[in-house]
Amino acid sequence: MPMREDPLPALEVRNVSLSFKGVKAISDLTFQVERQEICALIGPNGAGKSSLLNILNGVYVPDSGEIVFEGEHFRRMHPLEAARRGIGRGFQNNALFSGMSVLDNVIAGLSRHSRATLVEEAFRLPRARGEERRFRERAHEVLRLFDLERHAATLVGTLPYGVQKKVEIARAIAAEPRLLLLDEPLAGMNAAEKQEIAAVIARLNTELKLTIVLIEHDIGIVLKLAHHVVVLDYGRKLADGPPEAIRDDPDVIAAYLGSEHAEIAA
Ligand SMILES: Nc1ncnc2c1ncn2[C@@H]1O[C@H](COP(=O)(O)OP(=O)(O)OP(=O)(O)O)[C@@H](O)[C@H]1O
Repeated sequence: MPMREDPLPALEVRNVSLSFKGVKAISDLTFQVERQEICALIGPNGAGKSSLLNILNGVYVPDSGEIVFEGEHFRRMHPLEAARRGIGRGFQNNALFSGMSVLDNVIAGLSRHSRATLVEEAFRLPRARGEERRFRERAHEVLRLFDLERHAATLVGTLPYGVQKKVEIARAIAAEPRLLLLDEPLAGMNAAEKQEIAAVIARLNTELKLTIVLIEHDIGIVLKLAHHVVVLDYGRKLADGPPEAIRDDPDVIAAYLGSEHAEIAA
C-alpha cells in the first residue's frame, strides 16, 4: 500500500511574542513552514529574525505563544533537546573552532548527540570508543557530500571564508536534522561563493529532503532559492507567501525594499 503523505506542516509558529527589557523583538507572530520547504525570513535590521531563530532552537523562551515542530508543541526547549529532536542550526558569524581540523569540527557537531558519559569518554571505555568510530565515519560521509574530503585534515582557520561556511553547514547537517536553521549563510561572501552556497542549500533541500528556514538579506538570492518568504518588520509579520507574491507586494516594497529599491523587485 502506498505511504500516505504526512499532512502536518514541519513547523508552526503560533502567536509568538518576545521582548527584551520592554523592547518588543517579536509581536504575535504566526506562520507555518511546510515539510521540505525553503522558507526565507527577510526584513530590515532589528526586525526580529535572529531572535526568532533563537526561539526555534531553544536559546530564547518566548513570552507567549508556542512552537509546534512536527506536531509536537513546545514553548520552552533547551538547545540540546532541539538538536536531539532534529532541529539543526548554523550561525550568523562563523561559529567554527578555527584551530581545529575540518574533520574535528564536524565531529564536534556530532558529539552533542553523544550517549557516552564524561567518565566513559575520559577512560575511553567501549561505548565512547564505539561512538567515536561511528562519529568519524559519519563525519567523513558528510565531508564527501559537501566535497570537502580533501580538506579533512586542514585547520579551518586557514581556509577561504566560503569553504569555512560550507564546513559550518556540514557540521549542522552531520547530526541529520530534519529542520535546518541558517542565519545569513551567505553573508560576507563574494558573488561566486554566494552562488555555490546557495546551490549547496538547494541540494540539501532536494536530496536530503530537509526543511530549511534561513535569514537572508540578498533579495535576488531569496527570490531564486526560497519557496516561501516571511517578511518581518519591527517584530511583526508584514507579508507571508510565495516569492513572486512578496516581490510584488506594495507594503514590502515600501517598508523593506524601499521605494528607491523598487526596481530590484521588478
Ligand atoms: N539579547 C538581546 N538583548 C536585548 N535586546 C535584544 C537582544 N537580541 C535582540 N535584541 C533586540 O531585539 C530586536 C530584534 O533583534 P534581532 O537581532 O532579532 O533582529 P534581526 O532582524 O535579526 O536583525 P539583524 O538583521 O540586524 O540581525 C532589536 O531591537 C534588538 O536590539
